[in-house]
Amino acid sequence: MEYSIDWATEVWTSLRWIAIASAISLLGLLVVGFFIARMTRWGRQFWRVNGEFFIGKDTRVVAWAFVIALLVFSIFGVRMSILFSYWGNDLFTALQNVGSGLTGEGAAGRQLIDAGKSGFWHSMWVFGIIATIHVVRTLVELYIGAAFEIRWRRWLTSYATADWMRGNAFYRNRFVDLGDDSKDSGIQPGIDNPDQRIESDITNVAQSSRLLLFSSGGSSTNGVIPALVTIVSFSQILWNLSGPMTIWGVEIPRMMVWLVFMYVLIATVIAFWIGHPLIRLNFWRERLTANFRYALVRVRDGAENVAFYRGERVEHDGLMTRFSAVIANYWQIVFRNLKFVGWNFSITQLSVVFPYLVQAPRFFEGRISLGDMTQTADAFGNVHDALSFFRNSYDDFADLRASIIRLDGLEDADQKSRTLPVIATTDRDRAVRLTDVDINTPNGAELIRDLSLSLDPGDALVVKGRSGSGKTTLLRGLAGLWPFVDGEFARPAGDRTLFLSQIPYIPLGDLRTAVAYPALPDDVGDDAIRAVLERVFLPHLVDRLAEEEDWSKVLSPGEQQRVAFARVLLTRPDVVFMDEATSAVDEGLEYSLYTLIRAELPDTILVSVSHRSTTDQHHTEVLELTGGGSWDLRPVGG
Ligand SMILES: Nc1ncnc2c1ncn2[C@@H]1O[C@H](COP(=O)(O)OP(=O)(O)OP(=O)(O)O)[C@@H](O)[C@H]1O
Repeated sequence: MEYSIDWATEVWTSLRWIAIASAISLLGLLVVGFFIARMTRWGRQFWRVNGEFFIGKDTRVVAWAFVIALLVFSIFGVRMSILFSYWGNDLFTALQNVGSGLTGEGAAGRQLIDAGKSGFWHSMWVFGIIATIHVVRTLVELYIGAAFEIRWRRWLTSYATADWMRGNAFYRNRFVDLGDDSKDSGIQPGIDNPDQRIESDITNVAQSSRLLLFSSGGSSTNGVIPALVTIVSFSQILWNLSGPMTIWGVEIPRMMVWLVFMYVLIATVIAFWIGHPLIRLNFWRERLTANFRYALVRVRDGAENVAFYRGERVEHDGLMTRFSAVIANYWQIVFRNLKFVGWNFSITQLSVVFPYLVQAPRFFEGRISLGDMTQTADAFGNVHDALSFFRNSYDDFADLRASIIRLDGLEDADQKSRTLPVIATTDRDRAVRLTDVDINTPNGAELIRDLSLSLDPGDALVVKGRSGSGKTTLLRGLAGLWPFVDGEFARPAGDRTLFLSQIPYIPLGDLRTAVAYPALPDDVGDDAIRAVLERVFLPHLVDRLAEEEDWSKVLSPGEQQRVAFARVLLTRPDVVFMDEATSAVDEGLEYSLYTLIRAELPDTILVSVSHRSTTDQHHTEVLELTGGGSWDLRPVGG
């Protein structure tokens, strides 16, 4: 029996084919990718978020090695489908031979049966070999794909987190005006849910990009590259198998090829038209679910307060309002999907019988064999599936697109927040100088105007003023957080200047991490931590350093404020700014803590914000904010 291809030399033919197709595809990927990254909005956004992974010095070799490996394996997958299609042709031709032989006469009939039988067993052997290769190829591809995705995700998470942290962007991006994107987020005026962008959107970008570009193991038509290669190679097979067709008296050659392209093109245009709103709906799904989750976390964080207030009803209503928005959006997605899937599914169903309908007349006339007929259907199916990949995956593209928009939005907000004004800060040895410092509210109201002062080692300044006069905001401005500032600020560099906020921040983890913050516990050492806990009147905690608790919930506010003093003693800064650092302890303890600080760190410049007159005695000067931008600086007791 004559086989459809020469199986004996197929290894070399296939290897050459894979090499050539891979080279062409890589070139195509680079050229098309370059233009998409330059010309389209989503391409530019994608490149802005991910570009560094593919061109950065540390990652590019590994990244491109993975891309090339996945590309080669995707094309290898397409080659396997081609081999399966020829194998199918041989199998059915062999069976047809046996069938004809059984109905035939004499020696010719027996010859046909023998040829058919040997063809059948040959097909079984061929199948055994190519199926084994197919399984191994699929597993290796799965592994490479997962490894690539993990690396990409790890890199992107680290990159986006570092970008978010740089220049206090995670704080200052709340002041960035993002136009429409930030409206209605329901949480804060700046960027919404950065946590979710960093966690789930990054996962989605790494995963979907890989799955949409390359095959993912199994079917070879589920990625852009294998889809395109499949279209080209199976169109060629279809080309050879298809005959002319006469429509309205005009004979059109190779009609099957034109038919499949036309069929899918029309179906795709309509599918895109139906599916387009999914991009926006997916974008909103991410935002609304994140809002809902954030509201749940808020209740968890504020559990004690909510319980004291008996605020369950308000919380429940608030949660349900957010949840209703999630569900409303979900229904919109469901209805859109019903139309989208309904259309795609109908088109796919129709495509099952389409090639048989077209080829049947030629088969009935005996111009093609049963093998040719089934291979036509197979090739049509492959071209159809590959072409339809774009139409069927439109919702995945929409999902990816939404995640890219959200990640790009985060990067945009981070960058913009770094361009916001910050007080002109210079490094200076062991002294503090403020020159013409202005502090305003976001609405433009003046809190402090033209503040100039100078502090030398050992000086201590207490900042006073009525509530809302701008005491905390002054510290925010000096720490480089508040963007509505002007003036100059000179102070000792880096962590020689320490800012302590009103409510001490307690990180997750064990107690030693909480006390050593912002230093690492290993840099400080347990002995030093124990000693300092004794000195700030927390002796009952010295044996609990290794305990993992939510320490911000376990320690009382007064204990947390003592932890803040412990940090000052550990860090031994040249300057420390403290915002109502003793508001939660009694006056006796306040006296002891300040006395301790002055005794242990006599040269440290101390700036305290305080409402209490009892703190005055530990300071040398008073800065009183008197409202409307004016202020008064005088010695203590003056
Ligand atoms: N993010 C913000 N957006 C708008 N206004 C703000 C913002 N943060 C603070 N303000 C306003 O700036 C003013 C100064 O606030 P600030 O917290 O500095 O006051 P304070 O003197 O420290 O008050 P208190 O003694 O009550 O702690 C207040 O009127 C406050 O409402």
